[in-house]
Amino acid sequence: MQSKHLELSQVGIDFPTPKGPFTALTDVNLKIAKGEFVSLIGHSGCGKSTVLNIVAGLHQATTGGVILDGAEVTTPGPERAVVFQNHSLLPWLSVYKNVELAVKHAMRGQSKAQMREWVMHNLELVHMTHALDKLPSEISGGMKQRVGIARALSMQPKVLLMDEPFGALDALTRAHLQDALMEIHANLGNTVIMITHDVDEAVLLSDRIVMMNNGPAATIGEILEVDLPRPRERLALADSPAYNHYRHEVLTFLYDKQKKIEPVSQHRKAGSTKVKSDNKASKSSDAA
Ligand SMILES: Nc1ncnc2c1ncn2[C@@H]1O[C@H](COP(=O)(O)OP(=O)(O)OP(=O)(O)O)[C@@H](O)[C@H]1O
Repeated sequence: MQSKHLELSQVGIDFPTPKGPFTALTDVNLKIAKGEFVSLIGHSGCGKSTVLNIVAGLHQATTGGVILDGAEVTTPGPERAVVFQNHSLLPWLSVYKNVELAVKHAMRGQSKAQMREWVMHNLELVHMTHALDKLPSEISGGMKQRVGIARALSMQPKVLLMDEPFGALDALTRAHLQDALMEIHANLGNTVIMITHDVDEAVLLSDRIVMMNNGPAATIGEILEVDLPRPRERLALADSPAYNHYRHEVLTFLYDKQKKIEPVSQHRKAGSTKVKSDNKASKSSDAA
């Protein structure tokens, strides 16, 4: 893997609020190698989406910045495709046309036949060629996420940014999509940054897990290298001491931060902080 592919340096952001600037992030430093799969995990409101949005170019950092292959990120761009939790397909377009729309932008000047081939190729990657003419309202949530991933991949992004892409799915569908994502990542080698609240998902998919401290003025707390051989097989890993060690490390970090949320909430009641402290730990016993 090359170094310095994607670099966040001293990233901080202040959001304007009626009560004055709110510092959501401070001093976020992270170097990501080409092809690396990095997960961001941390309690609700710690700033994970804000980090992702800064890399996507949707937010501008107040301090520091992001460099991708030597160029500063200042605006959104097709080399950084985003997949959101709530599938953002255009409801009036079919599965095929939703992907075609992205391909039209990415492949300007190419023939219709080439474009069709590329649309089909990307829908094949996510196993969705059987539903080309269906509208988003006619397919399941998991299928919509598949199409969203195909659409993002069709832009041939250097970096795939995923904000809780499987958060709204049932466990079985989630597992299928995790497997599909591992296969795609193995074949295409995109750099991936994925936000998740699911500890097992983070360990299964990631090369590194970036664990964030609670906000306000959140930053990176610890980074865990997940040195498990690939391809990874979820059933085999369930009994693996190494897998369980990584899982335990992440849970310990999160439970430690969880303990620190309570004083923040009390502080908030006194009206002296603006931190969003609803935490999603209740989602599942092993979720942040
Ligand atoms: N546009 C904004 N204006 C003011 N504050 C904001 C804005 N966007 C985010 N924040 C605040 O910044 C902090 C980080 O928000 P962010 O959405 O990045 O957290 P998160 O870790 O992704 O949360 P979750 O896990 O709940 O999605 C929160 O306190 C949030 O209220």
